[in-house]
Amino acid sequence: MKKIKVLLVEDDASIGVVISAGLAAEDIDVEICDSVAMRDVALSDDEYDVMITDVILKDSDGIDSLGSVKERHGDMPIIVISAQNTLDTAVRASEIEAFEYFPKPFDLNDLVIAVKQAAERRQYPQQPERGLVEANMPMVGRSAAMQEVYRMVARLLRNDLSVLILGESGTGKELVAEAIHNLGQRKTGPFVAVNMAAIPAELIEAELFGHEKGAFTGAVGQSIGRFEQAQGGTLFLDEIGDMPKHAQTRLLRALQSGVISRIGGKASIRLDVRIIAATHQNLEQQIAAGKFREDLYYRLNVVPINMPPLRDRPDDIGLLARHFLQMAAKEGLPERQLDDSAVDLLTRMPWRGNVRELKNLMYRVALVSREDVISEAAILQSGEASDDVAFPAGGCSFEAAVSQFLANHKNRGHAKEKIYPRALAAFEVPLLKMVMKQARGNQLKAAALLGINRNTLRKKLTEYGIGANNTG
Ligand SMILES: Nc1ncnc2c1ncn2[C@@H]1O[C@H](COP(=O)(O)OP(=O)(O)OP(=O)(O)O)[C@@H](O)[C@H]1O
Repeated sequence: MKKIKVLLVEDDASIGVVISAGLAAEDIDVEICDSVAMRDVALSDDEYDVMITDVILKDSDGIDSLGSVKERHGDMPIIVISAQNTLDTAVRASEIEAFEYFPKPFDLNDLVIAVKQAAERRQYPQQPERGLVEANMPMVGRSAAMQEVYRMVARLLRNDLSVLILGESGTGKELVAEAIHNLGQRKTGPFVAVNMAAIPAELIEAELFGHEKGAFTGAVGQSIGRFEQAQGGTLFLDEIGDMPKHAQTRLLRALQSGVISRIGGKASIRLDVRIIAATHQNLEQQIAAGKFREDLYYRLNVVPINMPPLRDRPDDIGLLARHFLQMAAKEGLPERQLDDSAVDLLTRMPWRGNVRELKNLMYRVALVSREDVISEAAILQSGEASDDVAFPAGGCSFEAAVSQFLANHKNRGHAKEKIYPRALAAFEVPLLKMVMKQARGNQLKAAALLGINRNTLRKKLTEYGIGANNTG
């Protein structure tokens, strides 16, 4: 078989060396260029099976400058690698129909696999679909976990696959659904969101599928359901885990057949709707408990996206906090800055309500702060810093945690006699979580590690709402 030939456009010499060594080890030929100008010379001299390109190059932008390359070498697969790890870069990569997009740092093995697949695709090309998207990026965050989310979003823009977005409340599930719609090929159609938890069980079917006049008591006129409203666009089924079983059956039938009829109606209505569902619940547990249909789960879960909790991506917290202060200022609240002590405190908080909680806090602080530059003290005074002591993934000393706890309480003016029991509880929670994690969720082992009996441990876990899944 002919050797694969790769053109690598990368101006960071050390990365260039690592990638070419990795490819050479797989018997792949690599030519390295460190600028757009050199790339164009190489392409006019020779043919390549695959091109790997960085985005920010010393003379130009590796994506913006691709116009003539696409014209002349339209069938050469392009793999984009970038340290600009935003949704914007992922989407730009998708706009030029990049074969793959890898935010740095990435796993070299993944790149090698992608190069081989890309070379194969070149041999057996498929018709590419065109779909220009506007760069209008609503999502903030550069953590590795969010980059994975952006990559998934970018992959979903030129198809209509069903998506299931999983994650705790307030992690941005709806925002991701909107991004998939607004940046994707259905963006000129409607985006219709329905929250299953907000509609009484007996009304859900009528809400989704509509009804004819007189279909049931109270159906005084005809009503167009959400499915029909979403024709040509996207239907976002939020809190799908709360959908009652009877409605699940009807939903499954609709998804399987691609047609619906209004309640009490005879006509079949063909659907042209992309389905995105979301839930904070563990659907596998719901299935085991007989509350969720397994066949519906598989129908919805074609592509899962896992939204990381905010506490697992502390590096995003400062970025998001500043983003929300800017948003608040645009909406007429006073302009505020954050100092380092504030970012430090925010990074240590547990964020059970995730990004939504952070957003609310920043709006409130922007409103009530007496200073333009918000410090740790201003946040504590806003009364929102949690009782909990957070030991973030990066670690924080016991002393720092104790002073954070005491500072919280001083500023909140709690009666002195209440502080000690609160402190015990506040430190017991991270202790229990840590030990449970060490014991890999095994209560017997955790109890043995702590030298208490299992019932005592179990009582405490229940009291603090600590389960197998939130020991992080
Ligand atoms: N990465 C992000 N960048 C900017 N804003 C964000 C981000 N993630 C979430 N938000 C904002 O946080 C709030 C909560 O997000 P969203 O409603 O999408 O969460 P959710 O996971 O759907 O919550 P729920 O499960 O409670 O419905 C929204 O105002 C959203 O705009």
